[in-house]
Amino acid sequence: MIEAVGLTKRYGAKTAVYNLSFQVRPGTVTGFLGPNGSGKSTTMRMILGLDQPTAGQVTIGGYPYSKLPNAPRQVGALLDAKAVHGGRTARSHLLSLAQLSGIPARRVDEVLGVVGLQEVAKRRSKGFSLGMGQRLGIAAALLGDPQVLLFDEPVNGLDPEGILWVRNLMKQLASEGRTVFVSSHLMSEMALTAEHLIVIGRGQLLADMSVGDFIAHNSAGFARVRTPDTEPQLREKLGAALTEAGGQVLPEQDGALRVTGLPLPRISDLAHEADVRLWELSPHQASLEEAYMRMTQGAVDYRSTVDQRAGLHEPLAPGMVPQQQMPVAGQGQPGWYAPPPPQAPQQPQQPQAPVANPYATAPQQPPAAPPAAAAPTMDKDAR
Ligand SMILES: Nc1ncnc2c1ncn2[C@@H]1O[C@H](COP(=O)(O)OP(=O)(O)OP(=O)(O)O)[C@@H](O)[C@H]1O
Repeated sequence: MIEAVGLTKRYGAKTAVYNLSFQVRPGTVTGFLGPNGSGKSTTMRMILGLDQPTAGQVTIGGYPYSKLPNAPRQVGALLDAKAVHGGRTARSHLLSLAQLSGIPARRVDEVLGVVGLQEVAKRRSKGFSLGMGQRLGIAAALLGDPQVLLFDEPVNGLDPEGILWVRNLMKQLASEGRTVFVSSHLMSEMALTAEHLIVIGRGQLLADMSVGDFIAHNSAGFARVRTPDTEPQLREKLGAALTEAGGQVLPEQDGALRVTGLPLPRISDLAHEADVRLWELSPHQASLEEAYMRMTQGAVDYRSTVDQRAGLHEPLAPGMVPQQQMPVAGQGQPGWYAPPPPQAPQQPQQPQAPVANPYATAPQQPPAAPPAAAAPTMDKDAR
């Protein structure tokens, strides 16, 4: 299990992660979501000991990464698939990682087979496509047959077949009882892959719940009702009856009505009473993407001057409460989305003083040695 308690990271005046507490449990795929710059990579780097927290702690099985016995055999990670020596072949890259961690050479051939790169094992990785590079990064993560796996955007650059393969691989790894923590921007993909979600915005926790709960908490169910296209007056008549009965009615682009606030049987009865025939009456739930957009709309740092979401995003349905403005790091989190406090770690590490002012400049701590099985990465600023 991965456990973060009060995790905070500042880069000079910039607070990248603030007071983040969550647990990632074994046996399920946990998705890690957040807009660009929300602190996902920073959090993953702290989990792997590549960055030191300014405050708080994060442990794997009760230990910080740097104190984890035989870490490369316990934890595997894909952080940046491009961080590979391009002059080396796929096999020699993996072989060098294996040798550093005392992993037998035969495991290299095994993982090359698992990720489907056996045919190109002797080719230099600088000629690899984006998808091949991702597969090589995933092979490196699997090398030590670890119980804990972290993947930062693993489907980046993969074609549909590759995406399906990654999805099945993640699920397979979780079904073997491993802890699988995976970040992605592809909501539709996350909905199919993850069972549990941790969502952050501007470095703070927004949600820690199952995918189903996340959608239910951040979207309202609605009914779609369609009357015969040939008789527009029936649509008007039904709309009036539903509104009078307390429903909220919005027209949809295809001529249907989106109704909230009334259960389906009641809508059916009202239509019957109004003598209106129905061509459609169906229940709907917002997608993960819709729920995510709704939750994070106040936490987006980077947005086009021509905000594309204005076109993509439907207006807030009547009766729905608008998302509160995202808090600023260090100025408290509204209680409605606060997760239950995490349990005390099995082996508490040296507690660090809480950060009084997250915007105060703190001295940069020296980075810890990178994990051998994880693809080596550089600070984003250095890329
Ligand atoms: N080494 C660094 N020095 C200074 N600021 C940094 C450094 N690394 C990250 N940051 C800043 O911290 C914030 C969080 O960055 P991070 O890369 O963790 O976000 P992210 O959620 O992974 O973003 P993306 O989805 O775009 O990859 C950003 O504002 C980023 O500019």
